[in-house]
Amino acid sequence: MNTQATPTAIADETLAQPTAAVIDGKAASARLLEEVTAEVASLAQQGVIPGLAVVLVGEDPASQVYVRNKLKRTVECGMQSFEHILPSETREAELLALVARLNADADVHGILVQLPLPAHIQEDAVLEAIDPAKDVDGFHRMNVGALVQGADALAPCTPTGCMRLLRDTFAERGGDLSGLHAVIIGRSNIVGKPMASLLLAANCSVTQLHSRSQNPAELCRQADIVVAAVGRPNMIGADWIKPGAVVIDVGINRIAQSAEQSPTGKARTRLVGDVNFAAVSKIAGAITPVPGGVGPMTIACLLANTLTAARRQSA
Ligand SMILES: Nc1nc(=O)c2c([nH]1)NC[C@@H]1CN(c3ccc(C(=O)N[C@@H](CCC(=O)O)C(=O)O)cc3)C=[N+]21
Repeated sequence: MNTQATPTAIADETLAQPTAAVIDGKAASARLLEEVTAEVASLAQQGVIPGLAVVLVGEDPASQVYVRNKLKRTVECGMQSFEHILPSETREAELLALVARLNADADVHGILVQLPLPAHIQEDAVLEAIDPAKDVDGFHRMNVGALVQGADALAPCTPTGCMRLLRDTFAERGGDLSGLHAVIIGRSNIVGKPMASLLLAANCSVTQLHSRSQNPAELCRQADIVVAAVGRPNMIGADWIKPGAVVIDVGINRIAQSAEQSPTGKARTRLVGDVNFAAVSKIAGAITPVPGGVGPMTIACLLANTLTAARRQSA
């Protein structure tokens, strides 16, 4: 902002504008996918085509959209994709039998079972049945333990994507994450907890906030880095953010959109994050948008994990 030549002349205008840099997750994911594509091509010359199996149980429309996007990107990268869409009444035993077949299939290097599963299926039984070497989600206990210990493991895709965005953002400013205070809002197994392990490995001081935390906004205001992963639309307001902090918004919330707001003029839904973007972008140093932030990075990291798994299995 101090690069502005005539600050006095534009003061009123800049007050109304977002001051934060908007972190472009689409561009970052395109760069990562380009790297993955090149490496898939070189692995293919050795006769190995990385294969990703995606298993979806039930007909949840949002899940179907993610699965379709994953398949599209998988093929674009030159990988093989194996799609298994099972009815919502599928028995746990049938799903476990499918996982066992995928574990034994040498053409399948990565297995993703889309969560959440229907209530009658025990999620951990399924996750623990996946061969840890093929667990590209990083949800198996073996990989969770390795991550906590700082060992080389397949790490969950969304937190890995957040780390890439953070590293790029600080690298652009000529720095790194070491010694910075990171506040994570949320303690889920798929985002909050692995995020803490990754930030710690990057030498951050890590604070984890959750639904029982006292004075969360006050604690969050001490953060250089904020990672919001709660699943509550627009929960994080400007009063949670220290000026200049880097804000990563993991939330993907579908909320009703009135007909007037909709580009098509029809009442529909729109995606918003856990962070109130309009308010926070006036105070943060950098912020990810929703959509176009963390989401695309998740898919790119899934394919990067699949490449890693394929390399290890064919070494
Ligand atoms: N075993 C498992 N692993 C997962 O990684 C997993 C899962 N289950 N269950 C569901 C969630 C959700 N998820 C998303 C990935 C990409 C976008 C994404 O690319 N979103 C786009 C927009 C998509 C849209 O417009 O709907 C964006 O944020 O720009 C979103 C959501 C992975 N998940």
